[in-house]
Amino acid sequence: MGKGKSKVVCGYPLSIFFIVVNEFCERFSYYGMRAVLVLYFKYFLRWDDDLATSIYHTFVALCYLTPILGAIVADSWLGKFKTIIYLSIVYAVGQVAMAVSAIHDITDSDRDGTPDSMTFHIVLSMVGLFLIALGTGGIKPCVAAFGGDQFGEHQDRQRRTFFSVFYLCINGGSLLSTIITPVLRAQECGIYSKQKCYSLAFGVPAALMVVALVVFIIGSGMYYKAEPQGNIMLDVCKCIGFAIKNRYRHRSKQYPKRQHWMDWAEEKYDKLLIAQIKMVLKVLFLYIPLPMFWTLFDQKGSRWTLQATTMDGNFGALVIQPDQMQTVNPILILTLVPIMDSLIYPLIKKCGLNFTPLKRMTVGMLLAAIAFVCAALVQIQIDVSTKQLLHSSPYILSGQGFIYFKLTIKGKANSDSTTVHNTDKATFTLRSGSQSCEYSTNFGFGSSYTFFIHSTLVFGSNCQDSVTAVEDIKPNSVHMALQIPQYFFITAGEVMFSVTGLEFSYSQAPSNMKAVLQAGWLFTVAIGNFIVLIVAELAKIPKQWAEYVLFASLLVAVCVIFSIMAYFYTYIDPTEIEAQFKKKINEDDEDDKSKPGKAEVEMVKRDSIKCHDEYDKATQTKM
Ligand SMILES: C[C@H](N)C(=O)N[C@@H](CCCCN)C(=O)O
Repeated sequence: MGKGKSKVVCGYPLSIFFIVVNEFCERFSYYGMRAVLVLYFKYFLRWDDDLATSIYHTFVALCYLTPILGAIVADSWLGKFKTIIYLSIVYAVGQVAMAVSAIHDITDSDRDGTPDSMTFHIVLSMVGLFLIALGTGGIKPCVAAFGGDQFGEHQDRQRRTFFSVFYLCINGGSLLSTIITPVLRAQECGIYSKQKCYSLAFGVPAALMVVALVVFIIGSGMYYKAEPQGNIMLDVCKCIGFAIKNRYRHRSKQYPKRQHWMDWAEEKYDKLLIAQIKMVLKVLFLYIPLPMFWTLFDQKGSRWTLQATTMDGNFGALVIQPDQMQTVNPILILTLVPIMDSLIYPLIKKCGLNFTPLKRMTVGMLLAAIAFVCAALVQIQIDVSTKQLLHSSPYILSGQGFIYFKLTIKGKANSDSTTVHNTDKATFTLRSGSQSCEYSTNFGFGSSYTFFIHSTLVFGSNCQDSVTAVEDIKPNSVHMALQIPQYFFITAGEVMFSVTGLEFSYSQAPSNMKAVLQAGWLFTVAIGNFIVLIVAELAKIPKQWAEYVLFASLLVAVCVIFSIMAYFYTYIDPTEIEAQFKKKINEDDEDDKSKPGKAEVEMVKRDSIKCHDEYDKATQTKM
């Protein structure tokens, strides 16, 4: 039985349907906006590549810092339900601000197609991004934990399936949006002049966020809404602070040691709270090496997309744009999660292997490192092909008798002006007054040509003979399909690391600190993104393949540390521990009534030992 007033369908509370649909729409909104963000910075706000990349990663990092705020608000004040509603409104306003900021006509008073007051667009989009980061980050720990809350204590299996379906919805939303928004962006729209339609590419995600909010509200009568349990974060900080202070005050050898340094808070704080903090600290300690995984993972949207711009995206009937390669990730997730859940994990279990969550996460890290080795190999291929092309640089035409123009062929993602959007034959019309003639030639991705038009050109005659195309840069010769192995490994790593980690965080958290641990988990993503900024700024490695190898090596080193830490981790059942503590407290109350006075002191000591024993008993399973 679920916990809310919701009907139960096939063993699942109906309320979770609204939660997963909400997540689908919200992730559509988030990833759809994010897919075109770098290009918006570059082509609309006219920032250079470095600034665009830095602001992009800062935004992503901010999105994963704000979950702490959301968790505090939810756990100590509003509860998860209200926090999700209020912050979703903030989020939707942010998305609308982004869409408005991308309407060039607003400040295009001279109607030449470019905004006249860039400050207006920059300020509005930064405000929009800030609100989005606040909204998406704020609700992130609440939605997953709120979903988990809908299940009863004996619904572990259903809860696990819920987290898998939840992850599928994240990726379903991400998949659709990363296909759709680049297409919307490539449309032309405007009142005075037609420009790339970033406003539509941001507008549709804004609409989806409103849908997410409405769906969540519709389910409101069915949810189990746990009451906020006070400012738990503050209590935790005070309790830890007191334990440290008290330990320091009693540092002399005359005071007997205690089992755990948190036990120095016993003079002032509830034993249950201390036990809960111990559980949280154990998991948080384990989180320390995790940011490195995200450092690699989140470079799909930056480094790998930039790598794709130097590759050939011609898949025959389909021409893939560099930013669209990111869709490989959600496609693989949607395929791999069911395969892992229904085939691989049960098979491993049948073989008698205990593939615990922490072992899965370790393997996930290794797979991500392999992905970066693949990326390095692809990069070497690209570098070799570029070198060869430079050496085979074509002849140069010079002298009188020519007029010339230059044309660069790039993927759609890079192109806003003089660009041909396909890799096939393109036709130009040369005009002089009412006379014209046509010239056609073949192009390839990434190539650059200078066209020399002979001054002897006679309109009406064959234009083809009067134009000479000189290839300055040959087309990209390394195919984008070569990125698929790196996407495969990073995604397989994600399934093992991220899907497992999400559930691990929930299962190991005490009942009143679930959102706190979710926020801690997401905080590792923020740190991971800051590491990208730091390494990119500080290391300044001239060879891209070497940077990929550096990241892969760092992750392997971190992975070794994590596996050692994981080996010493003991799994707990927070519900069982909490129940034992509560039972004991009740028994104490009963006993206290009958045995007043001196006996109390003895009893507290005994109870303390007994509680520790119970805690130890409940934490037996190792990695
Ligand atoms: C779309 C991606 N495969 C995914 O599942 N993302 C998750 C986890 C993201 C963690 C760091 N970027 C999501 O919740 O969006």
